[in-house]
Amino acid sequence: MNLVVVGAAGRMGQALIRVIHQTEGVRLSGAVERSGSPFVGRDAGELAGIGILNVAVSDDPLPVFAAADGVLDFTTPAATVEFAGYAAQARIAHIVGTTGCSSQDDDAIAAAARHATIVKSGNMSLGVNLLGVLVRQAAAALDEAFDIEVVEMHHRHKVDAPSGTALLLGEQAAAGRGFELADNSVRVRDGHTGPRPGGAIGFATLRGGSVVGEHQVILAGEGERVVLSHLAEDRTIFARGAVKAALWAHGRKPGLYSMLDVLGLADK
Ligand SMILES: NC(=O)C1=CN([C@@H]2O[C@H](COP(=O)(O)OP(=O)(O)OC[C@H]3O[C@@H](n4cnc5c(N)ncnc54)[C@H](OP(=O)(O)O)[C@@H]3O)[C@@H](O)[C@H]2O)C=CC1
Ligand SMILES: O=C(O)C1=N[C@H](C(=O)O)C[C@H](O)C1
Repeated sequence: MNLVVVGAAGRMGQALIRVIHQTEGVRLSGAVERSGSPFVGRDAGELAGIGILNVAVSDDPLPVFAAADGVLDFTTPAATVEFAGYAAQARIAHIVGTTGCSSQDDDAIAAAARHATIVKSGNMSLGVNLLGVLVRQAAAALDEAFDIEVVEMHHRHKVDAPSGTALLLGEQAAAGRGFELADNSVRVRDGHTGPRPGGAIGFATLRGGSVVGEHQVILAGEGERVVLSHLAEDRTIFARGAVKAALWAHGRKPGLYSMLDVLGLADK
């Protein structure tokens, strides 16, 4: 399967190039960065620290997509919406790891999924997706006497909050409790907040240093707490999940899928 990495010079872009190079059944056929990037024209393998692959970074996505079977996209919401249109035009699989998308961005991605097979997830790792299933089960098993809080920490460069993973875990907790996350969540607290609203799912965000990604879901009751957590030690876990998603999506009918579909965890 021929894969394109967009945002090829980024933290995830480089991890993806390395994992594609090590994985049977896939090859890097193209690499894309934005116009004006100092990495345009450079060799993608060299950027990723694995030596020359003879794939030059391009700033012209359309011809690169036309020669590929799938695109791996960990960029920005605006870039992802643009790439979703191109992937749909080229009828290739689009694997989206980008977080921080607005509801309008998500609508545009869903529209593109009428023509392209899109897998989108706030976290592509096996561990976090399994954690999501466990969170849903715990939230369903413990009633509203247990308050649910999601705590996350990431490196100092991260630009969106709460993280895509925190929102994914919050959505699983809300599903376990039988409501929509948007209807009952507290994303920020500051000043005189008053007591905690009953049943809400709360979020807390920490940023600093080089932390790859850490998440805790705390179910806090009277006199006891259940704490479910995931620690990402290396970006390879996300890249491996994205390549797995591309292989799964190849030849599948157009639609918007999640990593739970890829991993067979959707009905667990
Ligand atoms: N779902 C998951 O499992 C994971 C998701 N992520 C998410 O992936 C995204 C990227 O993270 P990370 O790699 O750390 O970020 P980086 O900033 O390191 O990488 C993003 C790359 O995309 C490039 N880019 C931006 N706009 C365009 C464009 N229009 N065309 C081509 N390239 C573009 C950037 O270039 P420039 O710097 O020049 O703007 C940069 O090289 C974030 O949203 C993050 O939250 C991260 C890890 C795992
Ligand atoms: O920006 C990151 O680095 C990460 N982003 C994703 C998120 O927003 O949850 C996934 C992972 O935690 C790393």
